[in-house]
Amino acid sequence: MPTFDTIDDLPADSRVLVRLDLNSPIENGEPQDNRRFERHAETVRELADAGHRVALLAHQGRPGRDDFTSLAGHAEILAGHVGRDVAFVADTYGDEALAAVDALGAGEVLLLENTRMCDDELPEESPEAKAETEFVRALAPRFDAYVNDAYSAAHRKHASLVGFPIVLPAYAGRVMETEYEANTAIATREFDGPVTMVVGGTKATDVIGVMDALDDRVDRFLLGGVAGELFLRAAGHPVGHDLEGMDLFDEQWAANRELIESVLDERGDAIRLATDLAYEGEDGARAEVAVDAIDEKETGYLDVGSATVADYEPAIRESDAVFVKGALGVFEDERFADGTVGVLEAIAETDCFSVVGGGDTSRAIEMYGLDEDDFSHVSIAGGAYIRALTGEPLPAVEVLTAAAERRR
Ligand SMILES: Nc1ncnc2c1ncn2[C@@H]1O[C@H](COP(=O)(O)OP(=O)(O)OP(=O)(O)O)[C@@H](O)[C@H]1O
Ligand SMILES: O=C(O)[C@H](O)COP(=O)(O)O
Repeated sequence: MPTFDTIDDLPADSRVLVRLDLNSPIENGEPQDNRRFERHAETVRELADAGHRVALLAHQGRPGRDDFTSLAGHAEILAGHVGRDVAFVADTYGDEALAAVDALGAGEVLLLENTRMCDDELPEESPEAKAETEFVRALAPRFDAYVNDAYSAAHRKHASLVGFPIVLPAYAGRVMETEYEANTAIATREFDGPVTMVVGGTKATDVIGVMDALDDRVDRFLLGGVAGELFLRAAGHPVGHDLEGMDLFDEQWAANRELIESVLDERGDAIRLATDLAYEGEDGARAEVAVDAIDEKETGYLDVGSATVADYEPAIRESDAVFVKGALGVFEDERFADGTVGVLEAIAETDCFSVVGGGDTSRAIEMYGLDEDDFSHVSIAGGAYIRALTGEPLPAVEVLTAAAERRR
């Protein structure tokens, strides 16, 4: 269990600086509403309802990228979920920001500007070095406490994530608490029956690392997506054809070939590969082919086939725990959603402990009308989920733990 303190331990009437992760898809310059707003709103509402003065920090995109924008639109979306006004100031720690922070009344909420617009934020440095930045030195004295709710950014050593717990009493928000507990369950919980991991998506390098690291905790891996095709390739099938303009297979194959071959060699009995694959037929409709019948690498496959889904479903039904990382196909296109949705439906119908991770994959849940309550946990984290699964430490969690230990 985490050893950090939570907002249950926060002294009454605090001035709190709260780090959220509202990093979202941006369309036509506007942030798109998503699970992150809904989840963080619970922490913000709880703090405001308790009468604390609440200033929020968050980031969006990275300098130089199209999704690097102001947080003005984020404040509006968040306010809708919190059910209270969320004021916004286009400044992070300058005079305007400090004046707005000082003017906060009990139960009021203010969002400060994108942390990544400040030079002090991004360079990855030690928490002690970050605590010395002007960013932290300017804001910290205005607050009684710091709350980190940004589990999904906890793998970054940025000022707003690791600097404040060095100089302020620090607590975990509700999202931090629940994400931490569910995502580390694979390493920390004992399950009575088989533990299954569904592995797919496009980031094959990441998930193959997870498979390697979780070797002894997982009884069987069900593969699909790009990673699945790379394993099929290692098993001698000519699949993993990059469609024009895509570079998903050959590069990741070159980077991971040895690891894939050794994982397949050592854990082949635990790894289930697709027996059929789906592709776009000549008439534009979904078509399927048995993997054994593929003799040339010339078709881009976009989903696992129906025989594979029929093979994976019972494996899920008899599991005690199922962890999902990555989609089994291009589910955004209804023709290629069967693999991802079939597996999610099987998980939803059983009462196993289940965690669905990855921003893209979890989107399939609402797209196809599944009920989030049928899963134990739907994670809003990408990179941090991967690191939690591989047992890698998360710097922003470590500083919360250290801050709690200092107080004991
Ligand atoms: N065979 C395939 N070819 C191309 N894309 C695929 C294939 N199978 C799955 N995908 C894509 O994988 C994406 C999900 O993969 P990704 O690795 O990004 O996973 P995620 O864990 O959900 O996301 P993130 O880590 O970004 O939060 C989906 O958007 C889907 O379209
Ligand atoms: O959206 C995310 O996964 C986190 O906010 C981390 O964002 P980053 O990968 O740009 O640091």
